[in-house]
Amino acid sequence: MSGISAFYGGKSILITGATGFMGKVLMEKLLRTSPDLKVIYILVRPKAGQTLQQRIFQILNSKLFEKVKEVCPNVHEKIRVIYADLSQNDLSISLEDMQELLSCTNIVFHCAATVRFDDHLRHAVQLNVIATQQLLLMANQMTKLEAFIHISTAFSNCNLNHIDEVIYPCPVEPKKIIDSMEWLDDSIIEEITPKLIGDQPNTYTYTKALAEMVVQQESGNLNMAIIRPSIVGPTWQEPFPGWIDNTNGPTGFIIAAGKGFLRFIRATPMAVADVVPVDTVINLVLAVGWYTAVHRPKSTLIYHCTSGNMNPCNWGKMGLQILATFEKIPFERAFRRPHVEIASNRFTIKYWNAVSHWAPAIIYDFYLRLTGRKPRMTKLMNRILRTISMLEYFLNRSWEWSTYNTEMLMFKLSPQDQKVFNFDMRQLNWIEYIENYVLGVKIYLLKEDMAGIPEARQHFKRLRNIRYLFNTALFLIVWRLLVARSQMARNVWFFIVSFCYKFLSYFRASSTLKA
Ligand SMILES: CCCCCCCCCCCCCCCCCCCCCCCC(=O)SCCNC(=O)CCNC(=O)[C@H](O)C(C)(C)COP(=O)(O)OP(=O)(O)OC[C@H]1O[C@@H](n2cnc3c(N)ncnc32)[C@H](O)[C@@H]1OP(=O)(O)O
Ligand SMILES: NC(=O)C1=CN([C@@H]2O[C@H](COP(=O)(O)OP(=O)(O)OC[C@H]3O[C@@H](n4cnc5c(N)ncnc54)[C@H](OP(=O)(O)O)[C@@H]3O)[C@@H](O)[C@H]2O)C=CC1
Repeated sequence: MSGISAFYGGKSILITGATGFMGKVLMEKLLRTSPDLKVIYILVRPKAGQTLQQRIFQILNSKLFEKVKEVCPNVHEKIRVIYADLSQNDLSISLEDMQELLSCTNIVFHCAATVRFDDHLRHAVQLNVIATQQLLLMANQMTKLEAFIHISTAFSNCNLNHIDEVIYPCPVEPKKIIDSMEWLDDSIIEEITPKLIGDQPNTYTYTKALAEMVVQQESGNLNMAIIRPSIVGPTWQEPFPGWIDNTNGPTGFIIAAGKGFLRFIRATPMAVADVVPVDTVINLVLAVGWYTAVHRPKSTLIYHCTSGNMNPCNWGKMGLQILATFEKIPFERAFRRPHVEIASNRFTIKYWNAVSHWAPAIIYDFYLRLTGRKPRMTKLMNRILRTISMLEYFLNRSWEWSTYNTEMLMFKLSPQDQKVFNFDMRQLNWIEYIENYVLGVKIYLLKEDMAGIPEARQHFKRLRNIRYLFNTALFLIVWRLLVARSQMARNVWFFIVSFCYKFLSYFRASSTLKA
């Protein structure tokens, strides 16, 4: 058995954010590789009209957990769901549950966060900073705690170009920010947010940076580690390739491009696309949990989980590979045939926005209205363009993350652990990964069946014919208008017509002679 798997055996593990993208993969891998662990406590809130139990039942019965059930049939008994709302100051954990957590927990993995870029600063501070502070307070009272692993982001210092595995101080102390949130009202917070976040692009990266400072200041004697993944993509290998469950990062773009809504983006083709598969991140998380608990480093170590320095891919290459994959694996009921250009010039961007994004959306909505249906395309286009504007910052810059600690840890693992908990990004084949990414988006997010691919191809052909027809009609209309208004256009038109006539007459004459 692998050393890391054995380490988690018999342990009581607390996970926050277990219902999220990374949390699910973390639970799955833990249960599959250490089925003899004692219990996983998960802090969950009710959501979308579902009780806590219903939410967890749905997760454990999903395809992601199919393999787990083969090695751990009693998976439901291993999970202890605890009601908690991390947006409340006391986390809303009952006294009884709190007692159990404080006396039993061995390892904490803190994944919960708001990852929205446009969140109100108050909410982002509450969830990403204050909840982290509260959990640290709890952790300091946990009698059996061996390690506390905090999940941050590689972009918490994205105002810098080169980022080391250290905590960088924030201009304003987290305590001051937390205090000010108590007495400032929402509108004032909104007004001062740009000043507070300074050269950070959004409230998400800003509050994740504040949370790291909180970890540094309030970790006391805890065995702590921070993991900073870059852009987390679908699974590479485990439990199966291509699994994904949200539209964050590049995923929303892939949907919008594959369905033909997105026609161009403002991006730097050579900028590094620092994507890391979620299973790789989780392997590192579990290896760090083991290392922190067993080797007890003297200080809080930070681990970068990135791909750029070891096995770089750039947005240009990634974009082309995504487009090539759409030919093999088309999405169903596309609005237009997928085709995306990269633009950088301001004028070109304005022109393409009008011609390729807004015009088709307006025309289509007009058609929907004419046929008595509710228009929806301009609304969708608005949302897509808003999302693009929020994410463009990351498409036009490159960062360098040093990975000394991550590489050091790789060497500390036994050969077996290196296989079971592989986080070596050098082994990733980008072409294969991107193909599985698109396939995963189609199957797990869009819920499209592979059997529908021939029909999707037919639909692409129809779209191509519609485009030819539309372009020809447009050309003829413009030309007709020109001929009506300009002598020069008329001359050119007569020249072309007489040329064609002579050409045809010549062929008719020569074929009559031959006969
Ligand atoms: C020659 C070259 C050719 C080029 C070809 C190009 C091919 C195209 C692919 C190119 C890929 C390039 C993509 C690059 C993207 C770079 C991203 C970098 C991100 C770095 C992040 C740092 C990593 C982290 O630390 S944290 C995790 C990241 N967090 C996020 O990504 C969150 C970002 N999102 C948000 O903050 C919000 O979603 C926001 C503000 C952008 C939009 O909010 P809004 O309120 O408008 O929508 P939502 O409430 O979020 O969603 C409502 C609803 O719509 C669905 N949806 C959202 N976006 C899309 C979409 N683009 N397409 C389809 N559907 C979308 C969403 O799922 C919701 O659906 P529900 O059913 O209601 O749940
Ligand atoms: N995805 C990415 O690209 C990256 C993510 N990260 C970091 O990884 C971590 C996990 O991210 P990811 O899994 O993608 O994010 P998700 O948005 O998928 O998951 C967030 C989790 O936090 C929970 N949560 C949010 N608010 C509350 C609340 N008030 N009370 C209790 N739980 C709450 C969510 O619960 P619920 O299901 O109830 O909403 C969910 O389980 C985060 O810390 C993020 O910053 C870092 C780099 C990149």
